[in-house]
Amino acid sequence: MKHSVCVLGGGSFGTALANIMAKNGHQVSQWMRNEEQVEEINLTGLNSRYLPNAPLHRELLATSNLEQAIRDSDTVFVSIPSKSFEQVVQRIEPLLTADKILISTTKGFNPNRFELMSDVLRRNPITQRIGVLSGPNLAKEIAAGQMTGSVVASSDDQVRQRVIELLKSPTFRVYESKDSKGVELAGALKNIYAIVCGLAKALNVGENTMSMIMTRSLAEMSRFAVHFGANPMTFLGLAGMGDLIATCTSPLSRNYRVGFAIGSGQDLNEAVGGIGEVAEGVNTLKMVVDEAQKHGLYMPLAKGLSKLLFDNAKLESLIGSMMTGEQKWDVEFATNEENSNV
Ligand SMILES: NC(=O)C1=CN([C@@H]2O[C@H](COP(=O)(O)OP(=O)(O)OC[C@H]3O[C@@H](n4cnc5c(N)ncnc54)[C@H](O)[C@@H]3O)[C@@H](O)[C@H]2O)C=CC1
Ligand SMILES: O=C(CO)COP(=O)(O)O
Repeated sequence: MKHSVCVLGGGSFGTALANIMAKNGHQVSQWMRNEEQVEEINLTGLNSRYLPNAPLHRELLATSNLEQAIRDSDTVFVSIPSKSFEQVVQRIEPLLTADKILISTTKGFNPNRFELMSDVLRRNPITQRIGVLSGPNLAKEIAAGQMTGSVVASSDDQVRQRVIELLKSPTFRVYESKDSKGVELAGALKNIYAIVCGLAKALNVGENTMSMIMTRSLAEMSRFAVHFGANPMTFLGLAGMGDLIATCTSPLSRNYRVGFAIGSGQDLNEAVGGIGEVAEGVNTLKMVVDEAQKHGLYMPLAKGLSKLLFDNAKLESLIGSMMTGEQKWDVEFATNEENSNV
């Protein structure tokens, strides 16, 4: 069945997803603020600022008419950075109907209060057909046709099936999860550790250290997420380990590049300014460290990075806090019996 879809956001990920769905034969409107960008995409089939090397499907329609894009769609993907997510969702609320499906692809927290993007979506009184999409999904690689796996999480089977129907292609495979909390938290939290890994890479640490940092990152992520209701097993999947590997090892990751720039001597403003795209990990770091403090959650890597970025602490404090913090179980979600034997 062919669907009418709206993608909110003219950035790299929104464009990559819109292009897959247009290639799959669905009617796709990609809404963006910038009129010149709309004109460029419709006239040239290119989004030169975000995906300059990805010719877009000729049926992909860019538009700045939000009302029309939402009204004509049965499915809405929100690919707006977390800092603006709430304000955009408030604009579309009067345009929603009970049958519409809403999918967040945004990996971050609402900067206005500690909540995830799906929480923002759930506040609308019209439709609760809501899902989240996450996983190792570097937009430029998707646009280049690299084989990619993603995970759609929703308690609603029809929502999961709709996303699979829209996005499944020879190079884009969509897996399912019912653990929305875990999938969404994994996607947001991994950006913190992408900054840590970019920073470590700039310091030429070896593969042993990188592997230790990534493994302990997964431990911190899942410790935080389980406290807020996630299934720890989710972190063994695409949204957890998968996205952590992709984002912590690739210069295509904006968060990794922020970390690398800082490790190369730039301050935070220079590093973020030099990227020219969103780096969700900076806001996520602030909010997660605050919440971890409130709830007594042990997150030495996140705390050390926060001191480095926001309190001018020395780099050694970050590596040091990981190496000298209180010794923790290697895997802490085994049963007590298994732990006692480890
Ligand atoms: N780029 C990637 O590889 C992936 C990104 N994501 C997530 O997708 C979300 C969107 O990221 P990208 O598309 O990569 O960001 P981007 O930085 O490439 O583009 C952001 C887009 O949002 C638009 N925007 C910002 N504020 C707006 C507002 N108030 N109203 C309307 N439009 C606004 C910008 O104009 C821009 O077109 C982020 O949360 C990111 O973590 C998820 C998976 C992969
Ligand atoms: O989430 C992403 C890949 O899965 C993109 O990561 P960055 O936002 O760090 O570029």
